[in-house]
Amino acid sequence: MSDDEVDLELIALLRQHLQGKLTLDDEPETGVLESAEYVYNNSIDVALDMRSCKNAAAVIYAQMQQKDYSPATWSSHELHPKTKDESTVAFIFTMDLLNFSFWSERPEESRFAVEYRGKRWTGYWSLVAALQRALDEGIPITDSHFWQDEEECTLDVLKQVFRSCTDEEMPLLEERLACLREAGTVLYEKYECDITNLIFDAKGSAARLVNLLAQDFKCFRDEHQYEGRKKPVRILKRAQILVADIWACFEGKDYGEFRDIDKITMFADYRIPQILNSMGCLQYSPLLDLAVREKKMIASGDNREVQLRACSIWCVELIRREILKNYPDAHINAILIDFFLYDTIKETESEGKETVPHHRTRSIWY
Ligand SMILES: Nc1nc2c(c(CN[C@H]3C=C[C@H](O)[C@@H]3O)cn2[C@@H]2O[C@H](COP(=O)(O)O)[C@@H](O)[C@H]2O)c(=O)[nH]1
Repeated sequence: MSDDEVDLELIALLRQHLQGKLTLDDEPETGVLESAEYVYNNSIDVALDMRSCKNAAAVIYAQMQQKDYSPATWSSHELHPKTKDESTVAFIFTMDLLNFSFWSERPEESRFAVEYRGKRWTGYWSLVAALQRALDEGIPITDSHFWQDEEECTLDVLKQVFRSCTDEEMPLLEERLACLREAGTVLYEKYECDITNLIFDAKGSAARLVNLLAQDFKCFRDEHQYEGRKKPVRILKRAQILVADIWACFEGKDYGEFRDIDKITMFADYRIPQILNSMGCLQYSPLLDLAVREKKMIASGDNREVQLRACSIWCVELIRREILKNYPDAHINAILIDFFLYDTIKETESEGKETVPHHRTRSIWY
């Protein structure tokens, strides 16, 4: 090809790329949004109410503006690490490796709780408090070498790390130990025991980092069969929230710099569906509504649970699009909407004002 022909070829490729028609190999997709839309279009137990979604978008945007929600909000939380260095990357990785299933059927005063810095922490915050407390006590809980050492990192040590100030133990402790062991082995075999090598391999792509986590770590591979669909439905909640926490903590710089961070979706846990349901955005069939209100267990991977999680992701995507349609310059993405919704439902819970329960699924995925 002549030089002119090469130039024309490059211009054509660049035009395709700018029009979004060309996904260069360094523009990977996670497949989560595609999965969410597929399940939404093939759901009978969960639906979205468009009027409520539009109203929610207006309310959420106004309150996020009022509270000045930004990535910096992440570090403002008392228990989140403040230093912007490798030790914080290791802390966030450990945290999101274990960031699942804290809910309890016990009343507030006797549910699993961690005492730290003179306060009693429950739910997600009990995890963060326990990790901080372990480090204060000289337990190297964020060190992947420790996770692999079967003499040092035993179930009893983990029980000590996550000891409760009530007689209820943290749920799924054996599963949490298995996650640490697996992650320690994978980091040793593929990333020289250094999580920053994993981030380096993502080459500045949030989607690639999510895909690497799902590919290399079984305990991050949050994907499920849905009816007759050949490809599994990808939810990848903890892989995505890990990338989001790093992005937010480092405020989009250094280890948190990702050119495609807006590809990260809402994190399908048990709290966001709850608040979306309470706002009327997420509607359940009468049978599912009854099961949730009666706090019946719904098995992980159950068709209704997959609908509930996937439709929540699609719901937040529609809310995100509605906000950006009305406020094109808003610095908003699904991560910040999600963080805002989580913090809001936690405020509602602490005020004793929850109107609907969250659904009950016990799993390592969320
Ligand atoms: N979708 C979504 N799920 C989130 C979080 C967080 C905490 N993120 C912090 C970082 C920035 C934000 O501003 C938050 O301060 C925890 N979880 C999930 O919820 C469940 C715990 O619930 P409960 O037992 O009630 O604490 C469990 O599955 C946990 O993985 C979030 O942000 N989004």
